[in-house]
Amino acid sequence: MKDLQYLNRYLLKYKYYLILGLLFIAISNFFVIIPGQLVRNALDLVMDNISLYRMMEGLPEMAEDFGDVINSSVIVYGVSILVMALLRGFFLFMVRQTIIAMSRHIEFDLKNEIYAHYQSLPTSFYRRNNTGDLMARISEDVSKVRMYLGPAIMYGLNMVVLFLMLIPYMFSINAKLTLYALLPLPVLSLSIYFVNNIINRRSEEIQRSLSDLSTFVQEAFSGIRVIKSFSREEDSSKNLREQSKVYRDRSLGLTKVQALFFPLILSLIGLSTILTIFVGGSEVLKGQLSFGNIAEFVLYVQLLTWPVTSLGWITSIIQRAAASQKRINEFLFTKNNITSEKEITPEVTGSIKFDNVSFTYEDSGIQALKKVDFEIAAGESVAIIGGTGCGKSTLANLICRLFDVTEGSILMDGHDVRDFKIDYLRGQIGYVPQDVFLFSDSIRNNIAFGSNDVSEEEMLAASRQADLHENISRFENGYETVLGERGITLSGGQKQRVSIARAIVRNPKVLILDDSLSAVDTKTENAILNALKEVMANKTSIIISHRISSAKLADKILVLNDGQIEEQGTHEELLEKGGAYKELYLKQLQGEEMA
Ligand SMILES: Nc1ncnc2c1ncn2[C@@H]1O[C@H](COP(=O)(O)OP(=O)(O)OP(=O)(O)O)[C@@H](O)[C@H]1O
Repeated sequence: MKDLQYLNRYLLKYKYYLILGLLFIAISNFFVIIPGQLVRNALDLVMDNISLYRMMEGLPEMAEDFGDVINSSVIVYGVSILVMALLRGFFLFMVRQTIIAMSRHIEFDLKNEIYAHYQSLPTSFYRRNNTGDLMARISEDVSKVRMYLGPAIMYGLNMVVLFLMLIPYMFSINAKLTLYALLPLPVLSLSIYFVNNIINRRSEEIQRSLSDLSTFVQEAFSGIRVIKSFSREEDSSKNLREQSKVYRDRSLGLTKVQALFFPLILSLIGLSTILTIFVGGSEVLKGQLSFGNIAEFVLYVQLLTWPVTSLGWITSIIQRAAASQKRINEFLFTKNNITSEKEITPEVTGSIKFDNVSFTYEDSGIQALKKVDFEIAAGESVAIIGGTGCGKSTLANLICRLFDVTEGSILMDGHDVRDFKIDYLRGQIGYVPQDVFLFSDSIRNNIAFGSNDVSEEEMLAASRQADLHENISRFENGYETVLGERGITLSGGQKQRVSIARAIVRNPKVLILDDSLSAVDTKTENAILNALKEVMANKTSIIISHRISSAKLADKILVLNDGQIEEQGTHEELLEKGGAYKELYLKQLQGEEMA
C-alpha cells in the first residue's frame, strides 16, 4: 500500500478538486437522506388521518375538505422529494466533475512523468526490459492507478460521509432495527470482495491471452512475406484458432462468475429489506415505531447497500492500483547511471582519444573491448574493420555515451566524454547506427529529425551528400513521400542513405557510420563515400565496416579482433605489413572478381 503514497504529491497538487468533491458529496448525501424523512412523514400523515377520514363518511362536505388537505400535503411532499432528487443529481454531477476530473488530470501528469523518465534512461534499460512491459506500465498500469484516484476515492469518500451522516441518525430512531437492517451488509461487502477478486484474476488472464493473440496476429502480418514464401498459411491459421480457443474459454469462465455475481448481490439486499420489514413490523406492533419509520428504513437500507457493495470493489481496486504503482515505481526509481557531474560544453574540434579502454556488457558479462588505445586527430578519417562481434559497434556506442567505459577513458579534445553535458556531447556527433530506424513520417521529417531547425537548403544538401536526392526526386511526392506502414517501403540501401542524411544535416564535428553502407553494392558505396568526402573534409569521421572497399579511403585503418586492436595504419602500410588486413583484402578482392 505504501507504493500508492507516491501519488500523494499529485493529490496535493489537485487538493482543491478533492476538497470541493468532498463538499459536493456531503451535499448530495444530504439530499438523499432528507427524502427518507419526507416519505416517513407523508406515510404517517396518511396512516394517521385515514381512519379520521373514514369516520367522516356521514359528513361528505367535511370529508371532501379534509381529503383535499391530505391530498395537497401529499403533493407538497411529492414535489419536495422530486426537487431533492434533482438537486442530488446536480451535485452528483459536480462530484464527478471534481473527483473524476482530478483523476484524469493526474493520469495525464503521471503518463508524462513516466514517459519523460523512460526517455532519460540509458539504452541498457531498454535491453533489460521488453517493449511490451514498458508500454503496459505507461498504459494499463496507469489506468489501474487512475481507478484508485477516481472511482475508488469518490465511492470511498461517499461511503464514509454517508455512514457518518446516516448511521447515527438511524440509531437515534431505533437501535434494534438499525442493527438488524445492517446485519447482512458486511456479508455483502465480503462476498463482493471475494467474487471481485475472482473476476479480476480471470479478467487479467483474458487480457494476457488477448495480448498473446494480438502479438501473434501482428507478427503474422509483419512476417507475411515469410509465411507466404514458405506456404505456412494453414499452419498460421491453425495457431490462431488455438490461441482464440484459449481466449474464448477464459471469457466463458468469466461470464459464468459474472452471471452469479448479480443474483448474489440482489439476494443479500433482499434479505436486508425483509429483516427491516420483519423487525420493524414487530416494533410497530409494540408501538415503538410508526409505519412511516419502516418505509424510511427500507429506503435507508437501499441507500447503504451500494456504498457497502462498493467497499469490496474499492478494496480490490486499491489492491490492484497498489500492485500497478509498485511496477510503475520500479521504473520511476530506476536511476540513470549515464550522467555528467561537470556538464562542460567546450568548443570542440573533434579529436578523439581512446586511453586503454575496456568494456564489459553488464547484463551478458561479455567483454567487448580490451585495452583499446588509439587516437584520431580532428578532421581525420578512421576506418574500423573486423569480423562479426569483434566490438566495432560497442566502440561507437561508447563515444556517444550510450554506455560508459568499464576501464580507461575516452577523451574528446582532451576532455573525458563523461564530463560533457550529455546533450551537448551527442550534439557534436552524427551517428548512423547499424540498425536503421525510420519513423512513419515523410522523408523530409525523417531527415530533419536530426536537428531542431533545419532549413530546406540544409535538408537538400544533406540528401545530396548522402547520394539520396536523385532517388527521392523520382518519387511522385518527393520529400513528402510518407514512409512506414502507411506509406512506401524504401530499399535497404535507400533507408541507410536517409539515415546518413539525418546524421549529416546537423553538421556534426564527428561523423560515425556504423556499417551504414552494407546494404548497397560496392559501386554505390564508392559513389556515396565520394559524395561524403566533401562532408568529411572538416570532420572527424569513423567508418565502421566489414568491407575493405569502405575502409581504404580512410586516413587510418584500425583492425579489431576479439575486442583488441590487431593492426593499425594506412591501407598501403597494412598491405605491406602482410597481416590480417592483407588477408581480408585478398579474400574480398577474390570474391569481387568471382562476382
Ligand atoms: N547490448 C549488449 N548487451 C550485451 N552484449 C552485447 C550488447 N551488444 C553487443 N554485445 C556483445 O558484445 C560483443 C561485441 O558486439 P558489437 O556489436 O560491438 O560487435 P560488432 O563488431 O559491431 O559486430 P557486427 O559487425 O556483427 O555488428 C558481441 O559478442 C555481442 O554479442
